[in-house]
Amino acid sequence: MFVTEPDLEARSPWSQLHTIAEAELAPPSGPPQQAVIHAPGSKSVSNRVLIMAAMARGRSVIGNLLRSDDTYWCIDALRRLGVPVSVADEAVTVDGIGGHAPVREGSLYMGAAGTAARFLPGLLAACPEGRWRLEGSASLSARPIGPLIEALRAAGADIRYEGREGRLPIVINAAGLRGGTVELAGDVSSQFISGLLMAGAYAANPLELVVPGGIVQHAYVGITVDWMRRFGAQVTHSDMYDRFEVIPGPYAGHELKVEADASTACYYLAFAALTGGHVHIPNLRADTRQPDIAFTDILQRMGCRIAKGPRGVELWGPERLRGGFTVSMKELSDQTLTLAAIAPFADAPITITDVAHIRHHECDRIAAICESLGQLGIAVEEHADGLTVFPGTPSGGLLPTYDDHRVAMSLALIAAKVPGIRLLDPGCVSKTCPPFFDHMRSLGMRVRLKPKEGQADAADS
Ligand SMILES: O=C(O)C1=C[C@@H](OP(=O)(O)O)[C@@H](O)[C@H](O)C1
Ligand SMILES: C=C(OP(=O)(O)O)C(=O)O
Repeated sequence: MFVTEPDLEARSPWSQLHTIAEAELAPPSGPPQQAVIHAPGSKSVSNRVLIMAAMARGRSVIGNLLRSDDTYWCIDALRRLGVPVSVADEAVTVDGIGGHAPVREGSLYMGAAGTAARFLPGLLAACPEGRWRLEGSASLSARPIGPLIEALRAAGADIRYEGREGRLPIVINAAGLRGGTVELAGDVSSQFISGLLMAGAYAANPLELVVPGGIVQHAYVGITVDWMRRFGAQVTHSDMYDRFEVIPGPYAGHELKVEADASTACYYLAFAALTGGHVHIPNLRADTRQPDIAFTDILQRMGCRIAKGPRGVELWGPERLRGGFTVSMKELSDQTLTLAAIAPFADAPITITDVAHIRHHECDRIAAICESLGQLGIAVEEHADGLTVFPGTPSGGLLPTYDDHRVAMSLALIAAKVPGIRLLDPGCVSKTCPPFFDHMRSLGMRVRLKPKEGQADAADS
């Protein structure tokens, strides 16, 4: 078994479970009936708008920003660059620096946030002067960044690796970005494409980006383009997302509201799907660009009834989930683990394909979910690009969470049906959803958070 030691330095002051060693979970006494949950703000939108607002001219006022480790470290890095960011209950205010970072030297810590680590290098390289070191958590430092750095170098950036080639930490010597025609593959991470595009607005010349061979989770690039346009950028792309052009021009600060996080909402929907209950997420936009909204189509295929519209998204779970299909999760791969965790409860095997890239996420997610399900006695076949999960009744067990919020949140779902599920280091959920276990409680799950040795006991329910 491979186990990842959690890198606790990446847990921010917005994390809620610093003192917790283990979560002991037990099924609800009955399925949730008309449970209403408001999903937190989208991580993807939050970090994009924070970064564009920071680089913009003028003030941005951001409502419903996600409060989690990923956004905390993004704000922390922006403040270290000299960007005034003030966080109040109702909104976050960012006074944009117009592409010139006031603090010209320093070390910026990204926590475990792939978004911040892939979006900031290009924009920093585009500043007229400055020298910054970018570092991240243990898991982020193991994730690839090489293709992005190569492409930025081709656009004129001076970026060096401090240690291992293709990985953080990096040192950025800013002297402006030239622009021009650049090729960048999107098969490892869509975030590379997003990072290059965002920086294009601050290049000296138009940036033409050619992407051979397709982009994994290409909808996230669509989200980037949408928000660049809302910040006033001129960006165009081909229908196939294989050619992009950005005309230089600064972002303009404005007032905006972050939509609900579709990826987080999927755990609540999956809970209702598993238990045959009913969950309503009023603030989840059915027409969101976030690709994980398509998880509702998979749940529908598994026998759930879904209502989508101006009232948000509602789901009614069936008596028994249906399996017996193969599904490509390339476009919504953050939900691979959610589907794998509910798959044992379906009436036939489920095969997930096209997600080799998630071996480079917070952990090797394919290996982690196969190990975890195997530990609970579920038959699984691991493939290079996915897995097959066979129907079965999971046992209870003490499971590692691999310092990966999605491993923890997905495995927690199994406890909606099975007693005796215990998760080590449940605090890793704070990367994107610090109140996750409160949400599970509100759906009826019984949650006991066991403190680390020497810490006071936490509340049970
Ligand atoms: O741009 C974004 O906001 C994201 C892109 C995706 O990453 P990859 O394209 O690296 O798979 C996704 O998994 C991540 O949660 C958020
Ligand atoms: C892959 C993920 O995160 P990141 O933004 O760090 O890439 C994720 O949230 O599942």
